[in-house]
Amino acid sequence: MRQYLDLCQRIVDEGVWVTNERTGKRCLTVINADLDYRVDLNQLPLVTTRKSYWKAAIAELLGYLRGYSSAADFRALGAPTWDANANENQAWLNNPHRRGTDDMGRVYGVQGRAWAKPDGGTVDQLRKVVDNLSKGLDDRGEIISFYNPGEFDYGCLRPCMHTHNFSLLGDTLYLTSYQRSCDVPLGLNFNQVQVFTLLALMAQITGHKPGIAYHKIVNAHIYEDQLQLMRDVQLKREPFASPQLRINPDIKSLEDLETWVTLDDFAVEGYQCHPPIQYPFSV
Ligand SMILES: Nc1nc(=O)c2c([nH]1)NC[C@@H]1CN(c3ccc(C(=O)N[C@@H](CCC(=O)O)C(=O)O)cc3)CN21
Ligand SMILES: O=c1ccn([C@H]2C[C@H](O)[C@@H](COP(=O)(O)O)O2)c(=O)[nH]1
Repeated sequence: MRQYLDLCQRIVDEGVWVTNERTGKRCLTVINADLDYRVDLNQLPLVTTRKSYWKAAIAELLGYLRGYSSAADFRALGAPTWDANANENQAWLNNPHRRGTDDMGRVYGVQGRAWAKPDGGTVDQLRKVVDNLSKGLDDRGEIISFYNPGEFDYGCLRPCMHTHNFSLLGDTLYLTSYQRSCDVPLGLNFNQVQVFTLLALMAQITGHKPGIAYHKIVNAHIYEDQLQLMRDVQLKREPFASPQLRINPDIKSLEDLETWVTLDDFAVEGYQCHPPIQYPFSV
């Protein structure tokens, strides 16, 4: 939590105003932030200085792992977070590749599970990484990349967290995740939980101990309409201790994640937080 608040404070103190063409808003921006999460100690980096909707964050992650491309599927899992990008963004609504209501196109999990090959086939990047790690193998390329510039036109948004790189050292699994663009008040609140949970889940299904998750962010910003709430409300609050994440130990494979797992298989213990803050969302 300290790392999160330090980054927020750094943006407030040192951020530079940048006008963003896509949203038409100005963002207070810093470049480069390195966060790390102690998955080995089960210190869940959940924001405590406002109420955090961690279930929606895990639902989003599950949807990515399943390769979902419809905001309706995300909603059904418990994450309404893609509704706006799928249905309210004019550029995407005008895009001839959009296949009707709720379609997100070839984003995130679609690339992770079905990256298109020139011969018409697909690559399941996640399956390969799970299979290798389960055999105790790290070929120094255990990478899942969602970043496919050849298909940006086929999706509603370019991936923000775009690469997850796993590493095995002995029986301990590490994760380094890369994010190109980060809405610190809203997105990062979710992304921290997702990076943590991704390492915890992958360690569990491949039979390893989780180590540390490293989260590397390039452009970290606060939108102009979020600044006052961050500076004058959230940053005035004292954080509470980190809670712990409990994952159903019966989750043992990628198939389990793809078929029966729901949000009931996750619990957060010891979460003490300040009251909610509703930050504006930019489409
Ligand atoms: N501008 C922007 N920021 C983002 O963080 C973001 C996008 N766009 N587009 C794609 C996804 C969607 N994500 C989202 C979308 C909405 C919330 C959100 O509204 N969160 C609220 C309430 C969540 C709930 O009730 O479940 C929050 O207070 O955290 C968070 C992340 C993260 N991403
Ligand atoms: O997981 C996510 C997804 C999105 N975001 C934020 C970062 C930006 O504010 C927008 C995306 O806009 P771009 O113009 O494509 O950069 O969404 C996030 O923080 N986390």
